[in-house]
Amino acid sequence: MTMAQPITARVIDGRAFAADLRTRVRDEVARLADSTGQTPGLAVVLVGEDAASHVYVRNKVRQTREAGMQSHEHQLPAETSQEDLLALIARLNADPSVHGILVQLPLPAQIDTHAVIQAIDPAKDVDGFHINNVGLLGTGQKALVPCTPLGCLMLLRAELGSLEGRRALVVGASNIVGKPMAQLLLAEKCTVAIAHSRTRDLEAEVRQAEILIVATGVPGLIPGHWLRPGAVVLDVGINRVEREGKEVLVGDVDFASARKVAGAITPVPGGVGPMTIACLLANTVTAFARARGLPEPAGLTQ
Ligand SMILES: Nc1nc2c(c(=O)[nH]1)N[C@@H](CN(C=O)c1ccc(C(=O)N[C@@H](CCC(=O)O)C(=O)O)cc1)CN2
Ligand SMILES: [Mg+2]
Repeated sequence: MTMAQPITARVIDGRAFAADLRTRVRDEVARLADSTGQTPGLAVVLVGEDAASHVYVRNKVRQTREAGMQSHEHQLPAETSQEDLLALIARLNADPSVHGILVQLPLPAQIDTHAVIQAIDPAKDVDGFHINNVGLLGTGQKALVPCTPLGCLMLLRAELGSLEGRRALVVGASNIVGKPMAQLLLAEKCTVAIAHSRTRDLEAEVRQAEILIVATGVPGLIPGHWLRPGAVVLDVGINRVEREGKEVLVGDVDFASARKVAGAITPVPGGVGPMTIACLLANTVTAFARARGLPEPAGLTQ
C-alpha cells in the first residue's frame, strides 16, 4: 500500500528572482547608456532616524550603483520642515540628471506625507504613489506602479503564467500595497476581493482564494488550515517578533502550517521583500525611457 504524500508548497525564492531582475535592469541601463549617452539617475530622500528606513535606503543606494545608475542621496534631519522638504523636491523635479525620486516612508509627524508625494513630478514618481499614477493604474493606462505590488505581480506571473479568471484575495487595503495590488490583479482579469480589518468572516474569504496576498502587519494572521489547497500565497508582512528570547522576522501568514496546504508560498524574509528594491530600479529605467520617448524596456513593468 502506498502512503499519501504530505503536500508541501513550492517555496518562491524572491531573492533569486530579484537578483535576476536586477541583472536585467543592469543590462538595460548599459544598453540605454550606449544609445543615449546618458545614465538613469535615482534620488532617494530620507528624513529622520528610523532604523529600518536607514537600512532600506542604504540598500537602495547600493543596488542603484550596482545597476550602473547614478544615485543621488539626500539625508535630512528629523526636525526638517515641510517647506525645506518641498524645496528639495522642487530642485529634484527640475534636475535633468534625476529621472526617479523616492521619499522614504514613514516621514516624521510634522510633515504632511500626502502633500510631499503630490509635490513629486508624476513622471519621476518611481514609487507610483502620486495620484496621477494611482489614477492611471486604476483606469488601465501606463503608470508608474508601486514597487511591492509590481514585485508581487512578477512573482505571480512567473508562478502561474496567465492570471486570467483566477480568484484573488488581497488582505489589507493600504495605498502602498493592498489597493494597487488589487488594481493590478483586476487588470490581469482576476476576480478580485479586498479584505481588511472590518471583514466579517476572513477565514471564509481566504478559503476561496486561488491567489492570496497578505499585507496587514499582523504576524501570523492567516493559519494554514484557512487556505484553499494549492493556493499561491504571497506574504508581504515583515514583522519583528521575539521567539525564544531572539528577535526574528515573520510574515502575516503562519508559514509552517501554510506550506502544508498552499501550492506555492513566499517566505519571510527572502520572498516579496527583495522584489521591492529590484522593482524600484526597474521603475527608474522605465521613467528614464518614457521621459526620453524611447520604446518601453521589456519585462520591467506591468
Ligand atoms: N517610499 C517608500 N517607502 C517604503 C516602501 C516603499 O516601497 N517606498 N516600502 C517599505 C520599505 N521598503 C522599501 O522602502 C522595503 C521593505 C522590505 C525590504 C526587504 O528586502 N525585506 C527583507 C527583510 C529585510 C529585513 O531584514 O528587515 C525581506 O523581506 O526579505 C525592502 C524594502 C516601507 N517604506
Ligand atoms: Mg504626517
